[in-house]
Amino acid sequence: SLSKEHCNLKYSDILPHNAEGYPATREFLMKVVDILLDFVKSTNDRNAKILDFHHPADMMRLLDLEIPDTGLTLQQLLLDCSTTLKYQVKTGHPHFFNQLSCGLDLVSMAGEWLTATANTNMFTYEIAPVFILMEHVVLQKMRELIGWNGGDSILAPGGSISNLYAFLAARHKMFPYYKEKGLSAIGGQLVMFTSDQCHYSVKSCASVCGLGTDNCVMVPSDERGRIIPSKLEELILERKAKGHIPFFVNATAGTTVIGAFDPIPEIADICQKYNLWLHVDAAWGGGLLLSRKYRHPKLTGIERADSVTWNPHKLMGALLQCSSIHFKEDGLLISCNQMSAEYLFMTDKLYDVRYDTGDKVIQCGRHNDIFKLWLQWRAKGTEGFEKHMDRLMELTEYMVRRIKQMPDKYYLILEPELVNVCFWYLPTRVRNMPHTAERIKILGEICPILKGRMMQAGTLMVGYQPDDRRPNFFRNIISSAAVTEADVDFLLTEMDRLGHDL
Ligand SMILES: O=C(O)c1cc(=O)cc(C(=O)O)o1
Repeated sequence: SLSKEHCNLKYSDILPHNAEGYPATREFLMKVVDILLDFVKSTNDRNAKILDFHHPADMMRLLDLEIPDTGLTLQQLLLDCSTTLKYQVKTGHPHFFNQLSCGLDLVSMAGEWLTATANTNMFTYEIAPVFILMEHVVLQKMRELIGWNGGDSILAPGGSISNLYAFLAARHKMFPYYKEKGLSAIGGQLVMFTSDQCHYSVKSCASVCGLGTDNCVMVPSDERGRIIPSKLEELILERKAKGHIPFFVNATAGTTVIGAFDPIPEIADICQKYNLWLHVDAAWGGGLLLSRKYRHPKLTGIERADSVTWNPHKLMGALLQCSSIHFKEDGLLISCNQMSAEYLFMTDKLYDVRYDTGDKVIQCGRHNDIFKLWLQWRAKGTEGFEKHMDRLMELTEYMVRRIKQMPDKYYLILEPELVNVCFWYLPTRVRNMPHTAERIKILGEICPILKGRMMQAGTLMVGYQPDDRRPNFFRNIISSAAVTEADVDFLLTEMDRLGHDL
C-alpha cells in the first residue's frame, strides 16, 4: 500500500492535475507495477491456480464494481487492481491450454506497457512516426516470409477484421465502381467459397458485405478437415450455371478446431482457372512460415495467394491483440478504403503522406499493435521464433506419443497437423466398451462435466467442442512458450484424477 503521506490522495493529487504531484504519481505507478509483477509471478507458478471460478452472480458479490459519484482514493484503486487480477484467468499459466492465443510473453508485455504509455493513434505518421516505420519494416518482413516482394499490409483489430479487409479489397479489385455505385452496380449475385471447417468470420463477411450467408458456399472437407478441391470446382461451376458471380475463395491454413491445412496449390489452380481471388486465412497457422522444418508442405503455395491473414497473437505469442492482413498487390488497400478526410489526411503536409496509414482502413482510429511485436522480434530474432514454432510442434508430438501410450484412458481422434490435439478422455466405466456410437455419445456428454471440474479445481483448462462429424471432444492447444513435457504429463494425469469416476 501507499506510504502514509500518500494513502489518502486522489487522482487530482497526481499529474497532470497537480503539477507538484510527480512523487505521488511515481509511488502510485510503482505500486501498480508491483501488483502486475505479483500476477506475472503467480502466472508462472505451477502451484498457483489458473483461476478461482465463481458463477456470475457470486462473482458480482465478491467484486465492488459500482461507479462512484465522487472519486476514490489511490489506495482504493490499488486494491481494485489487486482484486481484478485475483479473479482474472491466468491465460499465461503453463496449464492453460484453452485457447489458440495463450502464454504471457514478458517482452511483448513490456512492449504493451510502453504502447499504453505512448498512447497514440496509428492513423498518421504525424503522431506516430516511430510506430508507423516499425509497422512498415515488420509487415514487409512478414510479406517476405509469405514469399512476396512488395505488396502492402496493415495491422487490424483481430483476425475477423483482417479477413473482412481481404474481402473488401477483393471486391474492390474486381468491381472498382462498387465503391461509388454500391451493390446494384455489380449486376449479379456475388458468391464466395470456403471450407466447412473455416473460421466463422469468413462467413460473416457475406452477411456484413451484403452477399447474404446463402452466398458463402461452405465446401465439404475430408476426414482430416481439409477442403476437397474437386468439390470446390463443382460448386463454382454450379453457381456459374445459375448466372452467379463467383469471385472469392478462402483457404484456411490451420483450422480453429482441428488445425487442418487446406491444400493451397490445388485451390490456387482453381482460382487461376476461374479468375477468382485467393485469400489464405493463416490467422492460426501462419506462424509456421517461420519454421523451415514445418512450413512445407502445410503452407506450400501460400505465395500464390492474393491476400493472407496472419495473427502474431496466436502461434508467435505476441500479446493480444496483434493481427495482420497482407496483400500481394500494393495500392489496393488505400484505393479500396480511402475517403480522404481532409482533417486527417491532408496532402500538403511537410512529409511524404504515403506514411499516413489511416486512410487504408475503414477504422479511422487504429491501435498501436506493432510495438509489442517488434520488441518481441528484437528479443527473439527470426531464429528465436523458428525455435519457438519447432518447440510447440515437438511438444505436440510428445503429447500424441503419451496419449498413444495410454489407450485405456485417451482416444486420439486424428493425427494433428498443427498444435491442436483432439481426443476423448475415457473414464473408467467406458474403458471396456467397444468404441461405438453409443460410447462416443457418452464421451461427448462427459466433456462439459470434466471441464467444469477442471475450472472448479482451477488446476487445468482444456477446451472442448463438437464439430460436424462428432459430439463434444477435447481440443488441446499448445501455443504457450511456458509449456514443457512435464506440463503435458500433468495435463494427462490431472484429467484422469478429475475424470476417472465420470
Ligand atoms: O485468438 C484466439 O485465442 C482464438 C480465436 C478464435 O477465433 C478461436 C479461438 C479458440 O477456439 O480457441 O481462439
